[in-house]
Amino acid sequence: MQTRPLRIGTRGSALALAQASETRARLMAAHGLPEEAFEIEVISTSGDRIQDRPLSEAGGKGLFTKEIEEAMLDGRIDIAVHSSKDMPTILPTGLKLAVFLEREDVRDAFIGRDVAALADLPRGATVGSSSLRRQAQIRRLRPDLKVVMYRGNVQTRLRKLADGVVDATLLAQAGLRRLGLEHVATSILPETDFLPAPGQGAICIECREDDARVEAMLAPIAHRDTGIALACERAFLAALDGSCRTPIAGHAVVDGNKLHFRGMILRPDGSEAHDVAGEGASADAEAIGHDAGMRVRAQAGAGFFEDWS
Ligand SMILES: NCc1[nH]cc(CCC(=O)O)c1CC(=O)O
Repeated sequence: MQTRPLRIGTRGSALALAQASETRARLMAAHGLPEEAFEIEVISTSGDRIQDRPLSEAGGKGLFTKEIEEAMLDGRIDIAVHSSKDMPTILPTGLKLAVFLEREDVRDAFIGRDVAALADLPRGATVGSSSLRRQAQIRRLRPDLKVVMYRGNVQTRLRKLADGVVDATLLAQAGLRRLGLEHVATSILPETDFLPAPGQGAICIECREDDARVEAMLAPIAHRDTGIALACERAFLAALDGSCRTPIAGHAVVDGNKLHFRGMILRPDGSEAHDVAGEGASADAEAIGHDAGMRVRAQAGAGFFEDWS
């Protein structure tokens, strides 16, 4: 049935390549196809080239997807594999998120050099993170710590930690697992105390809106509950405008036909946080997320978004 290889676009980081390989393996298994039926195409993005400033200042999430999406619109690749967490809520015209793969661990991992857990860090210890959400959550829980910017790929961050540049860092346990590095976590932050980013741990696949052949190929590897949870979490983000300067956390859990959602927005300095919960039928996932976003927005008040952006 297949005439030419399906071209899979991805960034070149170790994590991105692991996710592209996992997608290929799932497609091979679902369709009984050999590896030659797929081509993994590595595409460098603007986000990969910015190392000197916070991404939220350089233009945010779209930086990691622009060149890959252009390749898809030009027909140079057929699908793109992404971390859902890094995807903007609005996609370029002509593209869509077709499927979400079964979610990995949604939680954040704590990696301490001398201590195992966040609570054990001595006063004034330094924690490195480049995520606005994690920075704000750490400051909220431990206002005494020093939180510093921390960029680079996972290997670079682990080396800087070993070298004493920071005393601890936080990374998604899902990413560590996909890299075979889950053992580096010295503890795991329960998602109830340390709410993850919307989309964390879930791989998504983007394709052209009018590409029925590709969509039919992707359908068997879609994970229903992950797709439902992500519809809710992404609607929450969208209701908050997806401003990449607002620390936003959110997590939906699907339990059969029911869905439970929790969300939170914080001030970057951790001095203020607003949380929200929602539940209802899985079929209403998007409305539950949107409604939670509108409620937490109202709760925080307009000043919350204007004071520091
Ligand atoms: N922003 C980078 C990014 N995008 C996705 C992951 C991890 C994997 C995932 O959440 O699916 C990471 C690294 C991290 O947060 O530690």
